Amino acid sequence: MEHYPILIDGRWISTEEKLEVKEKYSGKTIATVSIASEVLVEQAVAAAQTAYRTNALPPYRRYEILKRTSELVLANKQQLGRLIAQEVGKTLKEAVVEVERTAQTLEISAEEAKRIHGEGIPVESSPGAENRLAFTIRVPVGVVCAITPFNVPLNLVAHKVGPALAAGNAVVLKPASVTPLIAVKLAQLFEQAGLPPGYLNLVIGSGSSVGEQLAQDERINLYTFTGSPAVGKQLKQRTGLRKVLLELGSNSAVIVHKDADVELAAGLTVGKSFGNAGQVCISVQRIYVHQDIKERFVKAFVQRTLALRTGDPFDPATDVGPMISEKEAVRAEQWVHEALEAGATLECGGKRDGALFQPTVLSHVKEEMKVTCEELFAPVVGISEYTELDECIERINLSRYGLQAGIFTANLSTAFHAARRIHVGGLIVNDASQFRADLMPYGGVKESGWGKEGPKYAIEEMTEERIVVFNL
Ligand SMILES: NC(=O)C1=CN([C@@H]2O[C@H](COP(=O)(O)OP(=O)(O)OC[C@H]3O[C@@H](n4cnc5c(N)ncnc54)[C@H](OP(=O)(O)O)[C@@H]3O)[C@@H](O)[C@H]2O)C=CC1
Ligand SMILES: O=C(O)[C@H](O)COP(=O)(O)O
Repeated sequence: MEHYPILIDGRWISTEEKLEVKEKYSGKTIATVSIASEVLVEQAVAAAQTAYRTNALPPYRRYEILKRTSELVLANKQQLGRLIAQEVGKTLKEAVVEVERTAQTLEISAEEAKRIHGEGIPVESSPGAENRLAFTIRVPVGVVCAITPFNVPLNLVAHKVGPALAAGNAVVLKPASVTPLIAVKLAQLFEQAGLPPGYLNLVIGSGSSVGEQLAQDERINLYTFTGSPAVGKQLKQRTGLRKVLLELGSNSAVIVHKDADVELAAGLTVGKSFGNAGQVCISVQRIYVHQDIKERFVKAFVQRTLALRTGDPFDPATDVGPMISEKEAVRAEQWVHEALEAGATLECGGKRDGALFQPTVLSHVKEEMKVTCEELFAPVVGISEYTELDECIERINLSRYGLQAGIFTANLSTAFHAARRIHVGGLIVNDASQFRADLMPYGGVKESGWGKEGPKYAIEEMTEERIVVFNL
């Protein structure tokens, strides 16, 4: 069985303590991976600090390395896609798209490495400062710690490591314990692309040991975290005054207004409700349909949902693979049962077989049900109706979360009204909440987090602005 080592200061290290990684569909162990001891985690941070302090890479070199890594990712598309499909359980089709998007994220990061700049500041216009000249420069923060989740284990790593390196930082990466293999592969490609030792260090181990140790290491200047709100909050508490970027959960909403194209709305929303078995932070969870079109919409939505096939991620006919674990599928099933007991209607789905959970549509859901107010992270959607748009927006804004939302409407003023009123990081008009182009600013408000991703915006977060004033 293949063994995956960890990477510290350019050395690939195999440790005594190992973690078994399972294929999520079959449950078979597919590889083992080395767990980093406390001493090795300490060395990883030291290596990043030394690399950053002693061996500054010029922007053009960062561009070359990131661009080359992007090319290598594409050249290995099928192999990387297969590994993602195995360790996450998402379909091979979805996994290959993730690899293609990773190449994009790295390429955009490469380009942005050449565009980091400050601005001239007209201090001479202040009385008494007539003979001064000033400008700002952006400098790397230093050591960046990236902690990533299981659901998008390659592209979300690229969204952290790409901008961090582009900005001139050194990185310590800790991927999710259930999906660590693809991160090892990416680190190998960075090495192949010429990244010098110490710039990317990869440590694997549980959040409660390796994650906690990293959170308390004062040599780390910035944390970039994607994961659950509970862990995000804990990380923020542990890290004091140091900078923390948080991409957390959500229960994304979509409005289908009375003037919407119902078929278009149903078609696009189904695709974005059940992808990766609903385990996407901007996956559609709540659909608010205007009462005038509710019946038509539910019919069209359910019809399309029933056409989806659940099963083996490697079967080209499969649309929805297993969830990350049976435990998570059981949780989703319980939440669905609770909703049904509290008065929701099961339109389709609701059945579970191990970690496989059938795409499920509920109607007549209420705001206080877990399937509505908590983050579901499962292939389950709840539909409710509204009469007045403002009342619907108020209901959406009741959520603790605010990552992205969608609205289907034929009216520009309605779309603008929603864009101003819905409290989220992004509003998608005439598409569902789950739209992300890798270059756009991406991130939430409220308990969905703090700070933006998208290479240009992440680089701003991962650099410090410094003013330089000349007395001429
Ligand atoms: N806003 C966004 O862009 C996205 C948000 N998410 C959110 O991520 C969640 C699902 O991912 P999941 O992996 O289950 O999330 P978790 O929060 O459980 O884990 C995320 C990462 O944090 C680590 N971790 C766990 N505990 C600690 C700790 N005490 N200190 C430091 N690190 C720790 C985990 O390690 P280990 O695996 O070892 O436990 C893992 O690497 C959902 O809530 C989802 O919405 C997902 C994708 C995108
Ligand atoms: O954070 C996530 O879950 C994803 O980045 C957002 O969704 P997508 O990458 O699948 O578009």
